[in-house]
Amino acid sequence: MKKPSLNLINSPKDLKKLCISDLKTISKDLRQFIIDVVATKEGHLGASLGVVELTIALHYVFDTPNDLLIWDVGHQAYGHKILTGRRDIFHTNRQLNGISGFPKRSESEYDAFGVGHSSTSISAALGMAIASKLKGENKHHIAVIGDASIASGMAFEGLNHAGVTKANLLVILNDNAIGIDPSVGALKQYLTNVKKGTQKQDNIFEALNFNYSGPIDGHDLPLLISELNRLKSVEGPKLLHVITTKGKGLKQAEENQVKYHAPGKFDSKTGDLLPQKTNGNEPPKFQDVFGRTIVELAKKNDKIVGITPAMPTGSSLKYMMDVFPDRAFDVGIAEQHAVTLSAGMATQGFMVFCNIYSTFLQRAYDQVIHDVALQKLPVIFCLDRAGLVGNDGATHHGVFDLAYLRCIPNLIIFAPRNEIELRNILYTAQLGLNKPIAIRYPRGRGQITDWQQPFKETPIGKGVKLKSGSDIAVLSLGSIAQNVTKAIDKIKNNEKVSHYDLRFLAPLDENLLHDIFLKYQTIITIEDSTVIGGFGSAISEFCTKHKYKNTIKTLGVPNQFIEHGTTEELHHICKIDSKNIKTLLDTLI
Ligand SMILES: Cc1ncc(C[n+]2csc(CCOP(=O)(O)OP(=O)(O)O)c2C)c(N)n1
Ligand SMILES: CC(=O)[C@@H](O)[C@H](O)COP(=O)(O)O
Ligand SMILES: [Mg+2]
Repeated sequence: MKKPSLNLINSPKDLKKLCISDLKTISKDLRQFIIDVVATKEGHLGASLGVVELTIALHYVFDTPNDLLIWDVGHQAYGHKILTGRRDIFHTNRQLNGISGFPKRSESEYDAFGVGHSSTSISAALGMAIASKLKGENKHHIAVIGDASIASGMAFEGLNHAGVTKANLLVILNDNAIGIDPSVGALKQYLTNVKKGTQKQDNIFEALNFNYSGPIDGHDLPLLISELNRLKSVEGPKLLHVITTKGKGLKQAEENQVKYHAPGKFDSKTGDLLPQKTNGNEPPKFQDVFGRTIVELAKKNDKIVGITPAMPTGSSLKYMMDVFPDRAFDVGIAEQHAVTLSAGMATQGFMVFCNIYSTFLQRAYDQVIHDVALQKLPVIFCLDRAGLVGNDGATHHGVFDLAYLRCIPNLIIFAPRNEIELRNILYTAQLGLNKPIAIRYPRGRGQITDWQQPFKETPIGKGVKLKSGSDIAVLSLGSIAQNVTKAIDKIKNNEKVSHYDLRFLAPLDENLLHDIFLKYQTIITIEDSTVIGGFGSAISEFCTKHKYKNTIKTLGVPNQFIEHGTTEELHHICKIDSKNIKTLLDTLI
């Protein structure tokens, strides 16, 4: 008999040949394999380490891919990828042209549903279960969902529907008591009480007609296997509650679960984070400018409150939560609620800074329109991670916001070019605008180190000229201006090129635009968002409306989903990097 080894597992069929003690060896190997790759290639760590045993048990007991297995969010599915034929390419995870960091239908038949945004798994698995019934197919449908993701409205909607069906649906609640940041809310308290055995009220899942079992130790492989086998013959919707430790098997990841959610590079032996390459004088992240400025403003203005749906660390609202715990709220993965909660507070005279990643605001589109803009409530939306975010890929790029927000009446849309502009617009917004504003800024560092300048009010709807030239006008919006500046600096005849930062997509600076359209025959627009419907479209519409005949070239994210890679690589692919901009300008001069 060959020694069991992860190297021999090319599909779940190979797992099924092993006995349970061999599976324990595989779980050790799998954990180490994930640690070794993520230590150098980066990505999400803690969540996958926590579900190693669960992943093995699921593929051991169920007949995947015939049985349909859905991972909620999917950041915990590295073990699943490795066991389902992607071990040898796992080192390409999240890299350009490599495999995706999330399950993806086009990548593998084992990835039953594409994920990335949370709390979709129950609805998708229920949909599949109902479809199987209609087709007369006998298969299992399994949704694995975390304790933070199950608290989202969409997950509740799925549970609520499933509970009145006879669907063959198994929901596995992977309860590690944390999301990216510690889980929040009454459901978290309920789950804690269930674990401690102090829960007095009825079981919430049983009340929703689910067959509930657990909580069980999610690191006990034999127990998981026997429980999953038992559940195979239980009819209708069922929920298995498993308790796991996020980061299991790597001491630092267990002890510092927030940091090790996605830790960057680390030493795979010791678990220690590798020091960042730094010259000690880097410009700050836009996120830190947001976090530190809002604290500074909140000290003077007691009407300021902050809201984040489950991203306090990522957005840096954490700074305000630490200083003003009563005025800064993490509401959990609840984007829709976050927006309408903000609207409610705004009706009562509060200055609400609602910080949501651009991609996740897609969840709350109706709330932005119906609850905020229609009532002209002056909520201040801070749209973090706008533009191409890099290695998280297509599910996470914040490239649709300009298009989906521009058509909403009453909404001011601003994109700061740098940290000082972000700081000043935050200041301006809390002085009191009579309408809502969306402020979009990218992931990561800006360019200005001495950003803590005295506040200056930003005139609403005013663009600026950054460079004068004679023939061509380049119009950019927000931080992508950097790429334009770099390109212009490298051009020989750069006296022919002007550069304007419009700053506001709404209201557009029409006076400035008239000047530009009258002065330059050729106009180039550039944005780090989809060219359809966004900034370039707005400028083209202005041109048509005023019957100008200028030549307009719109640069931006093309009308296709952009996959993962570094932000620089993706800018290059979309031809909005400085090199491509320079090449274009060279051909036009
Ligand atoms: C709609 C949406 N909002 C926010 C996020 C960001 N996000 C990714 S993972 C995560 C926490 C998930 O926690 P949990 O479900 O408990 O899974 P765990 O990481 O603990 O395994 C969050 C907030 C997301 N992916 N989708
Ligand atoms: C899985 C998920 O949605 C988050 O973990 C996301 O990857 C966070 O992105 P940032 O690293 O940009 O905060
Ligand atoms: Mg969790």
